[in-house]
Amino acid sequence: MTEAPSTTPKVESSEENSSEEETFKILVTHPEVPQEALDLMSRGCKLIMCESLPPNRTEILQKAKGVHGMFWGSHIPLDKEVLDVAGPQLKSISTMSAGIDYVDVEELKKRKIPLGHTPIVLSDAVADLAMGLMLSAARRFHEGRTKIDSSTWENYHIEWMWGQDVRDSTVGFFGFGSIGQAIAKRLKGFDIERVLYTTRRPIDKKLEKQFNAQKVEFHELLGQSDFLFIAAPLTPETEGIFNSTAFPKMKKTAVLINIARGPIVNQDDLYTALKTNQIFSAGIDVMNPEPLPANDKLLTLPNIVITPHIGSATKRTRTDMATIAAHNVLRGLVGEPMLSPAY
Ligand SMILES: O=C(O)[C@H](O)CO
Repeated sequence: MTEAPSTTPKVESSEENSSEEETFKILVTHPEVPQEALDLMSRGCKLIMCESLPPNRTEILQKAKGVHGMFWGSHIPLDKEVLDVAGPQLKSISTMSAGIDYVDVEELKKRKIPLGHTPIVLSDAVADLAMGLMLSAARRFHEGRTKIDSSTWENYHIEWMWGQDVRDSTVGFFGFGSIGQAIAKRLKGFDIERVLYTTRRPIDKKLEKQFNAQKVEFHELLGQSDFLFIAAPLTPETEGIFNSTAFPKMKKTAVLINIARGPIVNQDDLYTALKTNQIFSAGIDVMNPEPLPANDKLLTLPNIVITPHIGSATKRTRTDMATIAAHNVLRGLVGEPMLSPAY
């Protein structure tokens, strides 16, 4: 999976009779890229490191001029302005993320610049987090903690803090790619009843069989899911699709989990749905905006569990993502197919 390009990256010198071989310059837009990836790229290439934390667009624009490759290590928009500043010699870019909603893909395609990204390798880590969010939202972990903090632990009531059972439930997936399937794999141990899903692209019949999964229409997914995972990319079609029209179609006992992108959910409508018990609870790792301000009204609700976009945040996963992104950039520089091309 992580083979280096077959050719050592070298720029063809533009000056006639130049005795010195120029090396490719790669802009690394994040100062904390794991060393393994930096070591790979610095063999034969010159790295132009950005130093700001959080990563900063101004610094990126200052350093982008004349680079041949970009290791895009943050979710800062990668757009026409960046490409114009870099110049026409730019020939290879990779993000260190699965989602590429912050990249102007059409502009890159127009300029014939290959783009790499890092899906698959993070699916297990994100699926682990999704399971945590599912269980903690279903069994009210956050609310339970606030009961302890406020000395309102009242378990002498038989009906106190009742949650939702996972066993025998119908689990829905809005998006059933690598992350959705990794979640479904984990759910096999939970004795669920069935899996429903919607996707843009049809999935292999063998996979459907493996997960006992059935493709349905969006309204059926909403109406029948006890647990509904959002695991789809953010696109113009998915933006805001979980809104005041969708929530009333869900079960009042439903638990919604979002590990994809915040703007797929209309957050004001989610607030209302939770506040008025249109759905039981939610567990979200992604929101809009990020970082979520500490005074956001979502944080006042007892029935939502929120984590700060940490789906892929383990040492092993982030290191693997960085390594794959580095290989993508290096391969793009020498005109070889990337390990995980975005198109
Ligand atoms: O898209 C992704 O890979 C995650 O959101 C982490 O960046």
